[in-house]
Order: sequence, then C-alpha cells, then structure tokens
Amino acid sequence: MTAQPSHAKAQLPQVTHPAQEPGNPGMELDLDWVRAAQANTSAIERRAATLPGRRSVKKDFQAAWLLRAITCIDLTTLSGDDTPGRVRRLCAKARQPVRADLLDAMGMDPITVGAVCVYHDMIAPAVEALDGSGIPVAAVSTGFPAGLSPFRLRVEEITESVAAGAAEIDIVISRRHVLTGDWQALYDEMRIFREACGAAHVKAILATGELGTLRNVARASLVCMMAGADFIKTSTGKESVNATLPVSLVMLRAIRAYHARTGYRVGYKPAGGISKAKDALVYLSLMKEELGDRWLRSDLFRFGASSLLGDIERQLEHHVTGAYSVGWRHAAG
Ligand SMILES: O=C[C@H](O)COP(=O)(O)O
Repeated sequence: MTAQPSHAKAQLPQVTHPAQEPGNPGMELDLDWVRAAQANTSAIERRAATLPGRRSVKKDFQAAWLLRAITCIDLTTLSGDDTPGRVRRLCAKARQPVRADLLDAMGMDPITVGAVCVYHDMIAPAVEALDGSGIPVAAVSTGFPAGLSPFRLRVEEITESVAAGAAEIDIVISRRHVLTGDWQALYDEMRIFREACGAAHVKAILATGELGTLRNVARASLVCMMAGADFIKTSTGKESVNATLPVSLVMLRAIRAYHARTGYRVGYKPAGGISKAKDALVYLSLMKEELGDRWLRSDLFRFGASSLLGDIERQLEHHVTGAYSVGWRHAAG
C-alpha cells in the first residue's frame, strides 16, 4: 500500500457520506452472466492465506491508515437489550471516535465514523443524537438477521425505517433463493427492497456463511448489484461464519466486474467478527489492491463492527505515547 504522509492534515480522506452519491440504478437480470460466474476456491483460499502475513502498510504510516479505517466504520449495536441510552452513548462515540489529545498529538483534524448502525426501534434516538453531525443512521431491516418474516412486512419495515430517518438500509436477502439457484426470485426481491428504500442507500447482506459455496457468493453478489444494491455486505454478524478474506476476495472481484461492465461503483462492507486494528489494515490493503484508491472512502467502504473502534483507539494511543519521538514524530519530520 502506498504510504500516507502521517503528518499532513489534508492527507486524510474526506469523509463522503453515501447520501451525497447517486444510487446504483441497477440493470436487467443477466442470467448468462450470473451463471458464468465462477470461483476457484483453492486459488482464492491460497491467495487469502497470504494476505495477513504481508506487511502492507509501513509502520510509520499505520496510524494514518487506522484513522482512515475509523472513518469507514459503521459503528454498530445490534443487541436484544439495546436501549436509547446505549445508542446515545454510541452516537457520542461516533461523533468523536478519537480523543482530541491523541488527534492533536498526531496533528490530525477531527474525524467521525462512517455511520451508526442500529435496529429499527433505535433509529429515533440515533437520529436525534446525531443531529447536525452529518453522520447517517443505518438500520437493519427486512426481518434481520434471518429475513424470514412475511415479505410484505419486510418491505413495510424498510418503509418505516426510512420514514423514521434512516439514510441507509441494510437488508438481508433470502438465502434459500441462492441455495436453490432461483436468481430471478433473488433479483425480484432485491429490486422491491431497492424501490422501498427510495433515496436511502441500500446495502445487501448476503449472509455468506450460509450460502454454501464461494460460487454462490459470486453469483448472489452479481444479482444484488444488478438489482440496484449500493453496497454488498458479507454478514449480519449473527451467522456462525461471518466476514472472511476468501469471501471478501470473491465479492470484491464481483464489484470489479460489475464496475467494468456498467461503470457503476458498488461499495463493500465486510461485517461480523472484525475487531482488531491489524485486521482493519489487511482489509484496507485488500480494497486498494483489488479495487484501487477510490474504494478507500466511506462512501464505498465500510466495516460493520461493534468493537473494532476500541482496538484501533488502543493502537493509536500506543502510537502516540510509546513511539511518539521515534515513530510518528520522526515520520512527520
Ligand atoms: O453489521 C455489523 C455486525 O453485526 C457487527 O458484528 P460484530 O459485533 O461482530 O462486530
């Protein structure tokens, strides 16, 4: 990964929230393209296995990349015991994810996370707590996490979430459509969800841990993008297997193929189980290698994560207190 000058305030990516981008217009279902999509599992797994071991970001520039990662977090709470108070505290963290003294020590401007992600009932307190911050509220809808409630209710849930102020809707697809190869049903479902979202951005959660094969992941990714998904997202965080590097490689290559064919950029959101700063760096590096710099901004890349921010903060603190003179300052000079 190209090094980012760690001292330059202007070098951090500008946070572009998705509401500033036009939605993916989608296209007709191209069944030939879907059926032609393959995934060479052993080659993908071999390549994925090499990723964590590689030194993709120079040590001197890691802090700048970690700050960039923060701007791409969908700071999430999706628990049965969520309360307005918990959501308000999360939103306060979203507004100021890094302590001011740490930012000052690094010579960095204030940043925010990419979005706050909650269940439908927590949209109102989140919208209120984020008022004026420019941080969007993302809501999980359509019977999250299983997506097995009546179809009419899933669509109504989207409508209600948008009315409550969610600017982004994370929908869950019906896994059975993928497992039975019913691409038309998946496309139709996604198309209706897309329509119900209106101006809100829609992230399609594939629940890849329940799709059986990487080839299914590739095909489902394509179908959801054809039907107008603005983002494709790996997981709800509730499956037994959530975001993985092999699945990410497959989904990123589907995004690349869709962009090459249509010219439209679809975003990527790995979610579930990403809790370490070093993993965030691997994902950023992978985005850069597979899709390029344009996908390193929050309008095209998000981490769905409830605890990643805590570890990144700890690493930044070590950076400032531990390596202050020989690391950060040296690099800045
Ligand atoms: O979409 C976000 C995930 O549910 C968060 O998962 P996590 O709690 O494992 O970070």
